[in-house]
Amino acid sequence: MTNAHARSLRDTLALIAPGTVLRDGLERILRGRTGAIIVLGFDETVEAISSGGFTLDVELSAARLRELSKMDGAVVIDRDANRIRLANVQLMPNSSIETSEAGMRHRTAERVARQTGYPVLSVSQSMQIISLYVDGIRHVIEPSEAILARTNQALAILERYTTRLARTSSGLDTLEIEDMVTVRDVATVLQLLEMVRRIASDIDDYVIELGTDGRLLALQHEELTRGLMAEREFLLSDYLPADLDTATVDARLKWVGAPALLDLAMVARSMGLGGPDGQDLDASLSPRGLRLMSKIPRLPLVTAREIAEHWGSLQGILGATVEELQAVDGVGARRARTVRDGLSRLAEASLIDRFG
Ligand SMILES: Nc1ncnc2c1ncn2[C@@H]1O[C@H](COP(=O)(O)OP(=O)(O)OP(=O)(O)O)[C@@H](O)[C@H]1O
Repeated sequence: MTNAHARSLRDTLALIAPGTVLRDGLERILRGRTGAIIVLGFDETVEAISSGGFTLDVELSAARLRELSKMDGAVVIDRDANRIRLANVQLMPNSSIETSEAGMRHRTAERVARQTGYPVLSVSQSMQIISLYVDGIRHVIEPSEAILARTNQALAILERYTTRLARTSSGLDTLEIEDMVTVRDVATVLQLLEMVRRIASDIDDYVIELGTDGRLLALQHEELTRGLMAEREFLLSDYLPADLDTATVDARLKWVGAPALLDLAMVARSMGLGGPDGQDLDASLSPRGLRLMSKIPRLPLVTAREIAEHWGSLQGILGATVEELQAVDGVGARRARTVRDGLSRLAEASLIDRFG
């Protein structure tokens, strides 16, 4: 059963992440070697399945949560985790609701979560484990050290991929300038961008779960992935066939599993390149020019877009004079020079890269 006020797993993890009052309370319960069952939401449904205990309306604090959990039964707090509403209550959820758990505490927690739609936490006294029941699943709240280790591992992989991506992307710059791009080159960059996006999304989840314990990792993560979404947008804007938009490519890639993502033809096909099955990886392509112009310092994106749209091909832009560039709406003498010099510098840099 769902409830309009229910929270997603992600939101709930943020609510109980290290650094929050609720997490502090849970840690105290664990340290005190008692158990607990805590409902994160209070409404008529919760009231109707609660029996005994007492009604409260006090601010949530870690110490209070710990004290109230010493008593038998469950504690109910409001959905924003600000106030404690019931304590010492026996929960009587519908016993026909399926539960895969053993032990009354966990069976009850799972059923209450399903029946009310609110997340329910249980702290097992015998196993010293915090479980969260939300969205129809059980999520074990791990100690920060375990999540930190996993995040560090993921960051190391992310770093390897971003380094490879930077190399491959600058290789594509050279090929673009020399007009030698093939489907394979473009698909390789998109493949790496997609891998990076997936690892980054895992790390996002870990960072939420880590709360204040993950601050430094969040900064490192931000630094590694900065600008990558823009890079992806420019790549797609340069190479997608006219009848395909970015959202369609995103939706297609979402369904590509990790092993299939290693297949370049699959990536090419998602972009509508390389023929109907994406197999023609050696077919030539010509970029529209936005991707390369986005690497010119101090060139506003709107101007780069105007120019790319006007010429429709990077080769056309590379061959344009300052005067011709000025003919584009919104491009004055200064901007035209910026583009000209910027492109010359990029061309020079890629030649040095190749022959220097
Ligand atoms: N329906 C319920 N409503 C509120 N609290 C409950 C309910 N069922 C169990 N509990 C709480 O859980 C405590 C432990 O119950 P029980 O030993 O049956 O569960 P358990 O799942 O084996 O627990 P644990 O894993 O903590 O050892 C009870 O003393 C009570 O405080």
